[in-house]
Formats: sequence, C-alpha cells, structure tokens
Amino acid sequence: MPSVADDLALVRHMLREVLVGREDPEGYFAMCLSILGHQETLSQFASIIKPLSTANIHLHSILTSIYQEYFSKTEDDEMELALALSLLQMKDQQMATSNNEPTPLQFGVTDCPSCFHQPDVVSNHQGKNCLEVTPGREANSYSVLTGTEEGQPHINQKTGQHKNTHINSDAKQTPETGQSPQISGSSASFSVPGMSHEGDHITEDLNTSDKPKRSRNRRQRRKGTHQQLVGLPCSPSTPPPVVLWFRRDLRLCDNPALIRSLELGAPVIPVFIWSPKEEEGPGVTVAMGGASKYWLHQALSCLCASLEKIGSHLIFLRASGEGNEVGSSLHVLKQLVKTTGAQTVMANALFEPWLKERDDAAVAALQKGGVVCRMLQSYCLRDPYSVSTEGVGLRGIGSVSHFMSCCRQNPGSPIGVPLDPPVSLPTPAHWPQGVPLDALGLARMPRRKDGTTVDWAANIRKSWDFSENGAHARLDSFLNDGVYRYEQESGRADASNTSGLSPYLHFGQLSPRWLLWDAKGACCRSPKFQRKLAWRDMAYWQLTLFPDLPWESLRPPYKALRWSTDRGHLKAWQQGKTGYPLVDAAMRQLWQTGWMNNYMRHVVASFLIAYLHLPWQEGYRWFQDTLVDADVAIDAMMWQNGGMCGLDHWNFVMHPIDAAMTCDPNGSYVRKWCPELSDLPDELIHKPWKCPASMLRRAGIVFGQTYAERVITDLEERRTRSLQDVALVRREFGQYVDKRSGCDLLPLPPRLVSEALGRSHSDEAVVRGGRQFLLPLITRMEFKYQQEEPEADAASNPYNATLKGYVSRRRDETVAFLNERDFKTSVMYESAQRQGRLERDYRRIEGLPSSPSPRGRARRTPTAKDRFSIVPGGAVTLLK
Ligand SMILES: Cc1cc2nc3c(=O)[nH]c(=O)nc-3n(C[C@H](O)[C@H](O)[C@H](O)COP(=O)(O)OP(=O)(O)OC[C@H]3O[C@@H](n4cnc5c(N)ncnc54)[C@H](O)[C@@H]3O)c2cc1C
Repeated sequence: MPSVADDLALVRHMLREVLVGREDPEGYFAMCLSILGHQETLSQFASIIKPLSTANIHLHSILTSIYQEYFSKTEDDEMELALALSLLQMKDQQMATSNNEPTPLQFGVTDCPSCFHQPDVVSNHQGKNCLEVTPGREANSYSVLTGTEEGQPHINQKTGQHKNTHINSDAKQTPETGQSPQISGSSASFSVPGMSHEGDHITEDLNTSDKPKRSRNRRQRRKGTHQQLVGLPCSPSTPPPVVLWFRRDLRLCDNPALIRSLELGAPVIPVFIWSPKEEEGPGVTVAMGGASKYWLHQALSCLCASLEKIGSHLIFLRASGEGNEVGSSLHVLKQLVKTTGAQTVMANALFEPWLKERDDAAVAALQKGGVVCRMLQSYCLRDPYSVSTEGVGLRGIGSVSHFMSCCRQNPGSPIGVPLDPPVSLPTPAHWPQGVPLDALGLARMPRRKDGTTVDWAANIRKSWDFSENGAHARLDSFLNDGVYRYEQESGRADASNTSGLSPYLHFGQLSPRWLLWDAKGACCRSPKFQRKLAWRDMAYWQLTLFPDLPWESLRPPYKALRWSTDRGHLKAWQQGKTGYPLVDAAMRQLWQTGWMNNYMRHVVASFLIAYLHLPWQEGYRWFQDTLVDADVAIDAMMWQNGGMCGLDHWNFVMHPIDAAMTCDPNGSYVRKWCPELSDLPDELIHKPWKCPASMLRRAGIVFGQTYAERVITDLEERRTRSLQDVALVRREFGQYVDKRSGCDLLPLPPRLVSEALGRSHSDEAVVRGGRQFLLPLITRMEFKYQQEEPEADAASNPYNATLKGYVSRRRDETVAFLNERDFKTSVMYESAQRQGRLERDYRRIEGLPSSPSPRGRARRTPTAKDRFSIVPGGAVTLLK
C-alpha cells in the first residue's frame, strides 16, 4: 500500500513530464486528483507546483488557474473531470503496455551504459513514455535523470523529490513562527535571485524547528542527493559523442555541463585541456602558481578516479600555447571533434575576462564548424556579467552590502537547485588519444644536483584530501560542528573555525550552489558564512569590471605611492623570518600547507603593506604562487583593498603583535608553526624580544640564529611614514580626491558609466571625447584626516586604523582572563577600551573637554556630525 509520501513523490516526479511537454496541465491535474484524492490535492497542489514558479511561470499560472477553477466548481462539472480521469487511465494502460516491452526508453536500466536516453529525442516517442504511473508502486525503484535545466527543478527520482520540494515538505511539519522569510540587511544571508522563494522558505523552516531536527533535515537532503542518477538506456543507433570539457568544475555533483551532456543521450568524452598560456592571460596574473597547480594535479587524478567508478574516463590533453590558434585549446578541441566525430561540446563557464574571451571565441569557431558548444553557469552564484548597479546606484561600491543590493535589485537567472551526480556515464566506442596526467607537468618537483627530488608538497599532501568526497566531508563536518564557532569566532588562528573549503570552491570540486543549499539547511543559521559566497561573487564581478585588477592599482594616486624595494624584507616575509612570531607563523603555515585563514591573511598583508612598505603586488604574487586556493579574482580584490587602492578600503591595519589578542591569545598557533619559540610563556610569545636574557637562554632562543631578528623595530614610525606617503600622493593627484568629502575618486569603467547614465553598454557616446567619469569611493578616515594634517604622525591621528590590543601587562592578563571565559565579549570589551583611549588622546591633544559619549573610530555609516565618514552619493562626477 503506497503511503501518502510515495504518492506525493510520484506526482512531483510527474511534474517534469508537464514541464517537458509530455503531459498536458489538465491531464496532470487530473492525475493528481486520482492519485492524491480530493483533500490531499486541495492542500498539497500549490506546494507541488511551486518549483514551477521559478522554472516556468507561465505553466505555473496555468496549473494554478486549473486548480482554482476546479476547487470552485459545482458538481455539474464533475463530468468533465471524470472524462479527464478516464483519459488518464487510458494513458496509464498504454504506458503499462509499453513498459512490458523492452523499449529503448525504459528508465533505471543500466545494462547498456553506452546507450542513453536523450530527453530531446523523447518527443519522438510521445505516448510511449515508459514511466510507471501507477500510484507509488514503482516510484522508489526509479532512478532517472530529469529536470536538469538550469534553474529548473531537478527531481531526484528515487525520492521522487527534488531538493526544493523535499525541504518544502519538511517545512510543512515544522511550526510556523511568523518570522519573516525575507533576508536582508547586514546580518542577512546572501539573498540570491531564484533562491529567494525556495531558499527563504528553507531558512524560515529550518530556523523554526529544533536543532537536531534541522540537522536531520540537512542530512536527509544530502542522503537524497547521493541516491544517484543513472543514464537512460538505450538507443539502438548511438548518436555522435559529446565532448565534456572539464575546467574548474572538477566534480560530479551539481555539474550542469555533465548533466546536460548526459541528457543528450550520447556517449560522453570527458576531457581536460591544460593550456597554461591561456590561463595566465595578459599582465602578470600568476593565475596558476606552484601550489595551485599541485592541487589541480591531485584534483584531476581524483576526478579521473571518480569517472572511472562510473564507467568513464578523463582524457588529458595539452595545448602547447604558442599564442596562435595552433596550440590553443580551440585547436585541441577542433582536433578532438574531428577525430571523435563529436557534434557537441559542453562546459561550465569561467569568468576571468581573458578566459571568457577565449571561450567566446571557441564557441563561435566551433559553432561555425557546425559543432554545438554550450557554456553553462555554475562557477558563481550569479553570472558576474549579469550583475548590474541599476536601481542601486554606485554609492558604497566595493562593499559587499552594495553588491548584494545590486543582486537583489536586479535578479538574474534563478540559481536553481543542486544537481545529483550520475551513477554511470555512456562511453564512446573509441576513446581519443590523450597524454598521461604527469605529462601536463602540474606537479613537477625540482631535482637536486644529486638527482633526488625536492618534495615541497609533502606537507600539502598531508594537510588535505584533494577529492570531491574530501570536499563534502569537510563541508559536512563544518556544517555539523564548526559553523557554530564560525559565526562567533572566525578570526581565531589557533582553532580551525572556518570551513577550509576555498581550494575546493576554486577548482569547482564543490559548487557554490551546493554549498549555499547545505548552509541554508545547516543546524545553525550561518548568515556570516553565507555572505562569504557573496564576497566570492563580488570578486568576480570586480574582475569583470576591471580586468587589470591583478596588477594595476585601481585608485590612480596610489599608483605613484613610494614603495620599498628591499628584497631582504620581502624574502623574510615570504619565508616567515620577519622576527614577528604571528606573521612568521602564518607565512610558514602558508608555505607548508598552502593555506591560512582570512584573519591571518589580513595580518600578513597589513604587515607587508603598512609596515614593510612593500607593494601589494608582491604579496599578491606570492599568494598566487603558494596558496592552494589561489584565485585571481579574490586574491587581487583583497590585495587591492589591503593595498589601499581597491574599490574598498580596509578600515583597519592589523598590528603584528596586538592582532594576536584576537586570534592567538595563548600562543598555541605560534607554538605550532614556530616551534623554536614554544618554551616562551604565553604573555611574551608574541614579542620574544621583550623576554629577559635568562628566559631566552632557557628557551634556547638566539636571535639571528635559532629565531630571526626583527626586520623592523620602529613600527609606529613606519605606520606614520605610510600615512604620510598616502597623504603625499593624494595631494599630488588632487584631481582624484573629492574636495568636499575628501574621498578618493575612481575613473569609472564604461560598463558602470552606462549603467549610471541608463544607457546601453555599447553606446560609445557615454565615454567619447576622452572625458572621464569619476566616482567617489569609500575612503579610510585616517587618510582624510592626514590630508589635512600631512605632517601628523600615526599616533596623533584620531582615526588611526591600527587595531591595537595589548598595552600593559595588566591588560594582557585581563584580556587573557576574558578570552578564556567569553571570547566575543572580551574582544568587544577590548575594542571599546581602545576607542575610549583614542578618543581621550585626541581630546587631550586638541585641548578639548572630555566627552561622555565615545565616538566610533572608523565608522562606515555616514553621520551628519562626522564629515570624514561621508561618502558622497552615487552620482557620477565628470572630470573637468
Ligand atoms: C590578502 C588576502 C588574499 C586572499 N586571497 C584569496 C585567494 O587567493 N583565494 C581565495 O579563495 N580567497 C582568498 N582570500 C579570502 C579568504 O581569506 C579566503 O577565501 C578564506 O580564508 C578561505 O578559507 P575558508 O574556506 O575557510 O573561508 P570561509 O571563511 O569558510 O569562507 C567560505 C568561502 O567563502 C569565500 N570567501 C571567504 N572570504 C572571502 C573573501 N574575503 N572574498 C571572497 N571570497 C571569500 C571563499 O571561497 C571561502 O572558501 C584572501 C584574503 C585576503 C585578506
């Protein structure tokens, strides 16, 4: 006896049939009535068809009106319904008959992995649909591939549900709290177009239920997704193969290009083409440094193994990259198409402007040769080329809140629901010739003179599981446990409180969509974490707006900043030998594992820029070479912001000693990565030069021998110089500083100009005549102040952005005590103290009476009282 859940699963599954036109809306509604009965249809139908509200609004409204019309019918109309039902029964019989014959359209059969059903061809077999529609009977034995259109519901046939509906049906069981499902504001999760209905619904649902249950919901959903999909057998005449071009989407789960290839019902040839020259693009992007190439090698090896498990294989190819067409990816693809007879190439899009250009050219050239080439979007939640500032303006550009407003205001295509992985992949009769993975040279190790290998990646190997499963395991463990701490204490260096998913996201071993779905279903709300995905998208958006982001300072005056050329300092920073334990620990962690957390990236970046005065590009390049998650867009955006010249300004500078208060109060992080300091007491481990000689002796520390001498000692002076240098260039390039507000002005790229002026991007009139349009940007208040007091030192700048912590032994102890009890309160207490101190100093210097209400040091929110905090509105200023 089928349960109600089975019945619901079946009708949900059948929704796909309506969507692809194999079932008409009336017939479908009648079928729902016959399967679910009057009452159940009345209560459930709206939720059953809800996925269509994003996937196919027209169909959704037809079904809604049928539903409304039916339930307002008089009994006279029952005749019509009976007719519809009898028609349905006839259809059922027809299908049941066809099911008895071994037709090529039978679902769930994997005997013939090389022959797959092609949904596009299904229309040729109208009426022969072999889906068993007898209520609930066989539904659980089906495992078919359907609904994989971008943004369309993807129905897991084993459960009979797709992720949306699964969650929605869960939602039904949880009590309503009346909480608004709308997510907005700074504490909000990233509200993504197309996600807003389903996603918000989930948030609402999950937030209202008890924790264990919420966690169970997520697990169930995941379990559902692991009930895998199989291809659809079996076409007697095998169509030409599809080339599935893997790039940075090295996964089986939620891979639109893979699923779309499967849907074509043709043999699939998965390929990876290594083309370093194309990856690199123009300028000095260091798009693929040593560590990330190593990761790529491992990830490819894992993907190949996963494909082999489902009966397929990954072909490795190399484009020699001579800069002309011969030796390009396009050339390799053309050869491949020629030798295999493939007529379709599928891939997931990449958004680096130079890669997009390459892909656009490849698509055009292949199409010209009669080969269909499709680029699907899954690398970001939003296609960065579709993000627009229309209706939001430009004020606050560079901040994630501004970016999220743009996404909310201009919803693009729906992000849809994650796609399940296939359990088998149809193979071609003949595989094309590839090269061994090793021949790509991604994991080449240098050799010593004696012939032995320098295995610099040994620790990276120990630190990571490079596989897609590894990504899911990390995600699961993070969402089950770490996410609680993330929301509270993501800045800790001494605990792994962040997800550590960045390399998986970068190489597409985990899709952001999958991550977002799971995060929304996690045991605890994770707005801060989800917001990080908006940061990620924003980085790609910025790169599309400013393709030279990785090498050229965006704010013009800062291009002329006086930077140090001290190679010794740079080397010390790179090798973790600056003599500042926190910085050294982080840089050594980076070298050994290819990763460090966000807070530590800020610490080392601040040290390089504000204290060593080395150009941000040096930091960017080193990160690109050593990070396993090296990502041109994110890395460049962050270094630009840290380097004071990006769309945003960090409104803080991390102090190399005091930052430890937040991230490593007990010194355990430093002890791990700088073991030579491990015998120092907690209170001195971050400043060993303050230790008495006897203590150093006991700990076995000799500066310059067992541990580095400090490369610089005059921290305050260096900060002052950095500030004064900024004031200098801002004065020199006064045309790029807004006279009224003191904000930096940025020449706008044409796309933003046309959006601001409401004209089409292609309208050249917008920027004709060499006139520049300038936009006031968020600018650090300490720079504005310094501009007025160019000779002032950093300490006397009331907006000094240095995050300070320890000033006395007594406070050290208080901080350590509070840290142990309640870390968050401790940090808040500490920052309140700091603000009070700054305020008092300022007033003392200015001879002002002391103020009862402390003023914020670096507020972002403009207030009428504080002229330095003003960022003028988004109006575009024309350069005279
Ligand atoms: C100077 C500097 C350079 C950086 N370079 C890179 C880089 O090359 N590649 C990279 O992935 N991240 C970079 N980041 C951002 C961030 O530090 C890392 O994404 C994060 O530390 C990765 O760890 P996680 O996965 O545990 O992050 P979580 O905090 O768990 O975040 C989850 C995911 O969100 C994304 N994310 C997090 N923070 C940011 C951010 N600020 N901007 C954009 N996306 C973000 C990442 O994909 C990350 O994996 C950089 C940050 C700084 C300050």
